[in-house]
Amino acid sequence: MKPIQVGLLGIGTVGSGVFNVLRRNQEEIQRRAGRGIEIGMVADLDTARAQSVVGSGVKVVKDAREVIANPDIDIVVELIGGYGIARELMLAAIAAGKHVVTANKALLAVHGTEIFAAAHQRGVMVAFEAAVAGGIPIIKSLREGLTANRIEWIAGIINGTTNFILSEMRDKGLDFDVVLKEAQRLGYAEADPTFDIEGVDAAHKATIMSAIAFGIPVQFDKAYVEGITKLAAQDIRYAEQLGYRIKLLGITKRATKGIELRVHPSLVPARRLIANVEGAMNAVVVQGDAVGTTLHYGKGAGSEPTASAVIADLVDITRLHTADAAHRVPHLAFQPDQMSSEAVLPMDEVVTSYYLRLRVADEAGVLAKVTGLCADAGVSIDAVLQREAGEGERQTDLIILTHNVREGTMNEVIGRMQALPTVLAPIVRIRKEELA
Ligand SMILES: NC(=O)C1=CN([C@@H]2O[C@H](COP(=O)(O)OP(=O)(O)OC[C@H]3O[C@@H](n4cnc5c(N)ncnc54)[C@H](O)[C@@H]3O)[C@@H](O)[C@H]2O)C=CC1
Ligand SMILES: N[C@@H](CC=O)C(=O)O
Ligand code: NA
Repeated sequence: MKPIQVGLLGIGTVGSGVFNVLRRNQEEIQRRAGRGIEIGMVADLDTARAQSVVGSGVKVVKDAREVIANPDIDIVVELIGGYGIARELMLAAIAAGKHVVTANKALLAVHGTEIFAAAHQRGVMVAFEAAVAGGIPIIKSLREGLTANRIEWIAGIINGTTNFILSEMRDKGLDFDVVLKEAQRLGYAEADPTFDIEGVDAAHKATIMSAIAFGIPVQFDKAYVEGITKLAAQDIRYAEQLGYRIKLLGITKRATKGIELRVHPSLVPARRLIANVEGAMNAVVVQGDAVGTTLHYGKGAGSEPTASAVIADLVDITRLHTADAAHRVPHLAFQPDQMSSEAVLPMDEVVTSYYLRLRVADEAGVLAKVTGLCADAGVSIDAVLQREAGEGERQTDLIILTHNVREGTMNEVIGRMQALPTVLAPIVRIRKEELA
């Protein structure tokens, strides 16, 4: 049988990985897919660079629409990125009856509802394993391997760039900007790295996982997003002293009144496996009612790890190419007419625990006032750490770990603490997840 024909839109970091891995493992992939998979045409704005990657045997064009219009192309792989031209091209490919594979989490988290509906209507597949946690097969695990479960929560380190920055800062004492540049050099960072460091990329991925786990539409606009740019090195140190690590987590959870969807730095007990995930590695913890806790670990970014996921999707589509659309695995795991309207919770309603760092005057009664405000509001304290003031120093740090409390209540208490004359600087607040 003639190899299935793939058209590649964008051959940068991930695209070149796809080309190289497909070529290197061609024979083995064909044995698994039951049919050859061939890149028949490539589009990239930089045609000279693209041609140098693929050699003279593959046609390279500048205009991606030429690939979509080619009747010989069965599957279009979108590896350009962004919400703009990528959306137009993906919708055009779907309209042309092509299956689509993408690594573009930004596009799916924001425009997924439109894209999946178009694909459903046209009877084609949109596959996106590479969009969440790169090479880790988390989409397949959630949608297929864990399908028996009522998913309770998912928490993950799902941005390699920020985890790499936090690890290098802690272990090597390097500056934020230096490590970010290195992450860019290694091909981990997004075209606009503020997406990484401000938590947006992780929120895109958490949004996609929340849809698959809970059968809700993708709703990036409802996600709470906080990155690592405001994290201070001293909080990383205090957290260590208290037996915790700080990680940027993407969390989605089934709560009593709705679905939590949030990304922010979190304290995680140092004894948990996920607290020890370092560098650009990703890890996703999934809690299902039947299976219990599962941990999915691997490379979440980079050329070939991401290509591994793109090619897995190509193999799936090749196998299913001729199957009846109604029997395919639904895009978001639940049948389109079975989606739930359960609401994503406003952040004030989220219940979690907190690390607070207060810069306080080193005088009698401060601790009592601060803990008194907690007690008045029913905020239960788990641990308190007060740094001994140095010789002649008139202020010090007071660290408080709380038990679970509503975020809205915590915010009110922080507001009251902040108003105390003995609290001398803005209070630092980091959420804390026990993950068990
Ligand atoms: N780099 C990584 O580790 C990962 C990236 N992703 C996602 O994969 C996608 C691609 O990322 P990278 O390969 O890192 O980006 P990249 O910037 O290395 O590659 C993008 C390529 O698209 C080309 N391009 C731009 N506009 C185009 C257009 N209109 N027509 C044709 N080609 C065009 C560029 O010339 C470039 O070669 C993004 O959606 C990204 O978020 C997902 C997981 C990991
Ligand atoms: N910029 C992303 C790339 C993979 O999705 C990351 O750092 O994780
Ligand atoms: Na993945």
